Amino acid sequence: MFKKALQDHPGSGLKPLHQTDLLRANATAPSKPQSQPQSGGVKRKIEIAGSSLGSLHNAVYFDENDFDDDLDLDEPQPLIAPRVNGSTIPETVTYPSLDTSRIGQSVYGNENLADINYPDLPSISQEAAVPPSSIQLPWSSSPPAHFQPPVKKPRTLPWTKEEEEPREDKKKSFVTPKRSKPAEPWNKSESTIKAEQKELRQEYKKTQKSDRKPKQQDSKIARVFLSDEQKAVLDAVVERGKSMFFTGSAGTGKSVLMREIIAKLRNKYRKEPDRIAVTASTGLAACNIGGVTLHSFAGIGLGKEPVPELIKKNQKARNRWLRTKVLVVDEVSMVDGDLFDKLEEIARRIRNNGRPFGGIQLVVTGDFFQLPPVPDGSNREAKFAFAAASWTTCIQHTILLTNIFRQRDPEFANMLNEMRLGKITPSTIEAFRRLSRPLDVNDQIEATELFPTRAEVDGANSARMGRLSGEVMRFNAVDSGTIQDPQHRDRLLSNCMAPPMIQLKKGAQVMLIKNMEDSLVNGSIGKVVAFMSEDYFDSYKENDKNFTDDATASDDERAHRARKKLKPMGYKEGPASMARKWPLVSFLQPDGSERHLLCQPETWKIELPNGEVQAQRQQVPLILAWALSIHKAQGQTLQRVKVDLGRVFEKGQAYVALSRAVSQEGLQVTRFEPRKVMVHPKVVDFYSNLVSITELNKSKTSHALNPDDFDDEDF
Ligand SMILES: Nc1ncnc2c1ncn2[C@@H]1O[C@H](COP(=O)(O)OP(=O)(O)OP(=O)(O)O)[C@@H](O)[C@H]1O
Ligand SMILES: [Mg+2]
Repeated sequence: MFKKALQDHPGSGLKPLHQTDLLRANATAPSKPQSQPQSGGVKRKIEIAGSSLGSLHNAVYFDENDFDDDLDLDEPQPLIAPRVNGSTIPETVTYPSLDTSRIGQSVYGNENLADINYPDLPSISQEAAVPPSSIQLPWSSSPPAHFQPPVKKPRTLPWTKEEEEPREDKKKSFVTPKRSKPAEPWNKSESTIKAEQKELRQEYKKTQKSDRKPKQQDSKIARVFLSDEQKAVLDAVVERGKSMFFTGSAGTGKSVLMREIIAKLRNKYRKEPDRIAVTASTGLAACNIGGVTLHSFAGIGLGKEPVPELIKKNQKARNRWLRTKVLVVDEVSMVDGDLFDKLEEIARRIRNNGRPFGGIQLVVTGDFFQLPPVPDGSNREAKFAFAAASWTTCIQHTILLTNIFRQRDPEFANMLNEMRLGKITPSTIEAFRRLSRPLDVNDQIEATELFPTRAEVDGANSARMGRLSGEVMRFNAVDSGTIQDPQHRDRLLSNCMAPPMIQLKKGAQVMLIKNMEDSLVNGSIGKVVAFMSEDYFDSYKENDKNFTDDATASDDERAHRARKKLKPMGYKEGPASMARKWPLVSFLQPDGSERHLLCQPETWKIELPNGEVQAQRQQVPLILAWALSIHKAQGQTLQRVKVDLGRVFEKGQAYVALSRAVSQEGLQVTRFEPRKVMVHPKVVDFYSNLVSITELNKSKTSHALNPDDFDDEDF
């Protein structure tokens, strides 16, 4: 099957999968965990470039509610379907073959019916002998549905259904609007005709509106084909129910793979959605995958107390622990090791099951070379999750993804990899130093500057806003949900990228924080070029192509030009021009071209599996983007980035910041100093104990990785 996957996927760089782990986890002995994974073979020698700037920890930028106490959250399950940037085509699903040739055939006129032995029946009158074909025969045991004509619509995959069906219906409702039996035209009263015209106008308007805005979420997002190593992990998790940790450099597609795994798991457990708990270490990371924080899921508040107290703390969470079959944890590098052990014990105790994590399947991802756990205020050194006593017993397989997608330039990818490991060669140092020059761009989009602290980000963005002339437009979020306590709701919603209020001006540089279309995704950077109502936008878009393309024209000139053009076409200044105005943003595309989008409010939801929306925020999907915190940038892919390494103080920060860039051309680095590239020695140790599948294969008989490599007997 793996070989077939190789054939099917020629473009995926047919590199061997680097499966590392191969630690033999004792699936039934949770009480004897190992503190370090065993080495399975060849070790990489990695030098450490470190420095003790840890005293600056307290200033590290995190959203204050990232580790919130969410005692009332009833269910672990969130939100939005996990279809965001770069979602992938689900693998083909083969349904059992079905002989459809006879479905819906009339019970009469079918020669094969002669072969059927009917039961003895009471005689039927001549009149009743030829009923309409849709009438159920009195002696038939078939339900009426069997006499309906065949359903011509092809079967759709469950995860595409939700998105596709409503659109179809919408179109249909325009083509054939629901109406009572048409009267003869000459028989209609004037008011009936007027009502019909109004209905048609409304239908038309509705259709126009639905075409106007790119359908949000992932239906239009370019599908990504998983690489072979990604597919192997997907298969092991979804089909074989393995507990896995998959890791790899920045840009190796961990998040893309995780989204696909979640989609597949949700489909697998579609009848019992609360069997999957989707969580992440921070609120921001959780929001990005449509989940909740690990703390919220576990119902443990800050999790400082001993386990028995934590169990008592939130009885509502008991049910969640009991129901969960799969626990997904994203951005695990920021999960504290002691917390991991506590959760493991809580799971075992509540579920009264002695297996690791009480028998829950773990699906964990992250890169320990990126941001570490947040210090808890005590002087205790951060403890990584892999250092948890129960880590090796809970994680059956560790997979190292090696195919880097974000940086296509191998030279740049290699520079970043050296930085990740803290082993930077003189030529790489030189190459990074050469990147101190300003970026050579011929449009108005500047590089987004990444800072470690929130104060620096706010300062830089407000300074740039202050330099712009023009009216400030303020956009307040509309929050709602079943949670009535405003503080609790705010706490939940603080995990959204969308702020409660954003002020914008024409010329402001912004980042899109929702996936809209394949080239307008979370992370796209653009400039606000105007503010206008939806109707106005439609009218000018249709009639004046140059309206937004002329970069030299002032906004007033553009608006004036558009009005002049629209007037003869019947456009009237009226209520429409009084309507709410939204930011029109010109976004930079990866190919260098521009695209305009009228950014109207989008919705972020915290939704329970039963469909109850606990908290919801509607806001324009934009944040200011001259500057961004490294924390918020984690996980993003950015075309133009500027980083001042003189400011970074935390291990992993420099690597996270620089690895957001897709190319050297789009990266400016100032004050590059090798000592600023800090790597935690324990992380180096952990990764050096991982053995690639290539090395493993060399030591065993040579064979390509196949799904059987994940069978239990290997461990
Ligand atoms: N199989 C794939 N084919 C093509 N592009 C891919 C594939 N997987 C991921 N990508 C692209 O590579 C980029 C990085 O992917 P992703 O964000 O998932 O990486 P990551 O490992 O999570 O990185 P980070 O550690 O920085 O969060 C994205 O632009 C994504 O669309
Ligand atoms: Mg990621």
